[in-house]
Amino acid sequence: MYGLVNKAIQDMVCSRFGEETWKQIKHKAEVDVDVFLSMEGYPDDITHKLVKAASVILSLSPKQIMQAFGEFWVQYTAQEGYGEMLDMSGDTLPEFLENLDNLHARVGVSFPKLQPPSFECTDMEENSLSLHYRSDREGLTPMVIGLIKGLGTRFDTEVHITQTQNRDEGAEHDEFLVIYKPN
Ligand SMILES: O=C(O)CCCCN(CCc1ccccc1OCc1ccc(-c2ccc(Oc3ccccc3)cc2)cc1)Cc1ccc(C(=O)O)cc1
Repeated sequence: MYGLVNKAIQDMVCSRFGEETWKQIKHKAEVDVDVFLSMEGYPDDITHKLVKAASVILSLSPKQIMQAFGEFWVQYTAQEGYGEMLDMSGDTLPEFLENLDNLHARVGVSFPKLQPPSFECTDMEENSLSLHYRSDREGLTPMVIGLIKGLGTRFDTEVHITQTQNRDEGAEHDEFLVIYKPN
């Protein structure tokens, strides 16, 4: 994962719980990276260890941490210089989700170490769609649920997410029924 992801985790923890808590989490995770460089590639394991340690220190489940991080990521990337890129990717939640693979392709042109997941929308109705999430990475499904919630906030749209297929239960990929209602 690019360092931007670990930097975002650090920012979320520091802004909500303070520097001291972040230091405890890094210590517990045995991650002795002083400063995460946004454009540096880091082993995914560092991200997983930070989430696991944050879960212990904050007494929240890893699922809760990852969901909160998914929500945080949308606003974080918008304020960390990717706002225009997000704006170009759609004016509504369904439009953005349909353009997500293009967004990743654009980022990947400049940053070849990117290993983006793939998102596909099917069964698009007035207020609902099925979102298919495919990734080489394991265990980030709760983050995707948080990302969709974060998009609901970004587009001032009420969103309800139900997971309809689960890779951990043998499905080929995760699938979600996303019901949305612009406010
Ligand atoms: O891998 C998985 O199975 C799940 C990962 C979900 C994380 N993605 C979230 C995608 C997303 C979903 C909903 C709404 C917004 C989303 O992201 C928008 C986005 C996507 C990528 C970036 C990005 C930009 C630069 C990056 O790397 C840098 C950073 C600074 C300088 C140089 C390169 C890395 C990611 C920024 C915003 C973004 C992403 C972040 C990092 C990577 C990667 O390092 O491979 C791949 C994808």
